[in-house]
Amino acid sequence: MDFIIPYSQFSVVSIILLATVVLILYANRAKRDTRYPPGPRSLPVIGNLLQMGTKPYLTLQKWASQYGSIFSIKMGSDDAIVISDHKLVKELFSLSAACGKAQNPVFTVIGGKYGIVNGEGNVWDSQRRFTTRKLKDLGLTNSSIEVPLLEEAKSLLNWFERRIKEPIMGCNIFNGVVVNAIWNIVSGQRCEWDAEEEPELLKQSNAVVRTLNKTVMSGLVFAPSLRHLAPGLFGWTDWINSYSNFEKLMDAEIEKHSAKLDPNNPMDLIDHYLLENMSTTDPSSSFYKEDGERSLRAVIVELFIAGSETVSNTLSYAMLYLSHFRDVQTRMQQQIDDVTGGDSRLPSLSDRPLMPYVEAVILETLRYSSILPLGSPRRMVEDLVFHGYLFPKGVTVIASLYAIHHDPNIWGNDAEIFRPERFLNENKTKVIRHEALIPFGAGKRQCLGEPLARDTLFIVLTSLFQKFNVISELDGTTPDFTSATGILNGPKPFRIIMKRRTAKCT
Ligand code: HEM
Repeated sequence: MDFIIPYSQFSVVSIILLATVVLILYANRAKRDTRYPPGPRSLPVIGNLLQMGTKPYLTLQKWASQYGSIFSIKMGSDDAIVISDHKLVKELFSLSAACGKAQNPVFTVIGGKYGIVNGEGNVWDSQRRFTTRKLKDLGLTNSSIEVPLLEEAKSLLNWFERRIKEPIMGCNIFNGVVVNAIWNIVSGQRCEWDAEEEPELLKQSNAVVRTLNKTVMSGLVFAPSLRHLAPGLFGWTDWINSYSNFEKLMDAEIEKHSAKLDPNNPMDLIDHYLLENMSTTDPSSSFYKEDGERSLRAVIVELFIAGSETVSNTLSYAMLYLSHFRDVQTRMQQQIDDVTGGDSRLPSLSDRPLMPYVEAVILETLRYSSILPLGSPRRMVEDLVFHGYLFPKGVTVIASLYAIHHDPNIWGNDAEIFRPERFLNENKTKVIRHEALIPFGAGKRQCLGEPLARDTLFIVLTSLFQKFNVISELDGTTPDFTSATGILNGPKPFRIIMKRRTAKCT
């Protein structure tokens, strides 16, 4: 007799078989090394997804008080370890063993194995070194970035001038300025972000970040296998499409640069990169031939993804906080006036050491908003026993930056209050750098765009508050400071009214 299972029974059998495999895998988890960090119970396939809620960073903050500074979770069927102590994050992230990147399929779309954000080993090392060096040469860490930043600040002031006294949205107003700061370094150009029709560069880069955020809101990041089940529903399809469109835009720019490249006079990051690729003869190098082309494209796209909405959202948060905390705004304006002599000239980067209160406002904004609440997840590239816990090779490691930045044991009982003075010495003349403030991550993979981010925040905020008072449309009521969460925290929609300052500190 033939052994044939009827179709209806076949599906029952396959479900039972699948369930058995899942249960065996799940049971094996319980047999894990006793040094593996403790954590909440999870479900097969989806892990801790259902417990994460709409704000995973708050859930992880709560679990830290339950399980300690080092605990484990399940992201789908993958293991992850969460660290909620700044000293431990700094120590671990400076080790080569923790220098890998989490291979979450949602994130590895970015640059694949070619760029910096997801690159590992030699590729990551060589691409990061080259890009950091070139960004520095192109003015990231010296004052030549100031010229394009001031140009952007001026166009922003004109934009506000045209909208004086009318309520405007406080979110997304800085995207053009920030994208241009990066575009200038990458391609030596700027786009007309305030033109009637939104430039393609802005449209596409916004779409990339928006669709990436959607994959977090849908839970895809915490259970990536859902992309096979319903790619459209969980935002996977939109994310892949917008990423590929942005890549095409960058390819077109690279082609234009290749056509007019002057080897004796490289003007921008793309030019420098093309020259490096052309001069590379070592086939094992990430700059060699096709690998070089892929790396160039990956790095450029990454700079936009990593650098645009991070800075733009931080600026939006600053507007939200300062439009509400008017005393902070006035104190900041007083200092800007004192240093620049009212509005006789625009502020410059060299004013920064003379404006400790402004600097403290920026630091407090970075702490309070914690726009990357879970940093950028790492991956262990080898087994490590760290403070008594086993961090197995391959496990994802998450730095719970939000929990660190809001920990009352570190910041005191007013951790949930916006108070820039916490970053000033007693007579408020000097900025105190707090070792637990790590919005740019830590160790070997610490953010390479930090100098550009800090310069942009300083120039935009000082130029703006020198000229305008910013008032919350709902003056007198407490706005909603909680975040509309994605990969990046960003403020919920809010409206502000700009008023021209007519006299000092009014
Ligand atoms: C307020 C603004 C920003 C914040 C809060 C921020 C934060 C971060 C964080 C937390 C990381 C992960 C670091 C780690 O693994 O320890 C990171 C990585 C990175 N950031 Fe930023 N970032 C900002 C702006 C920028 C800008 C403006 C750029 C470039 C134009 C940039 C480019 C990068 C790159 C390429 C990486 C990957 C570094 C690597 O893996 O080696 N970021 N950033």
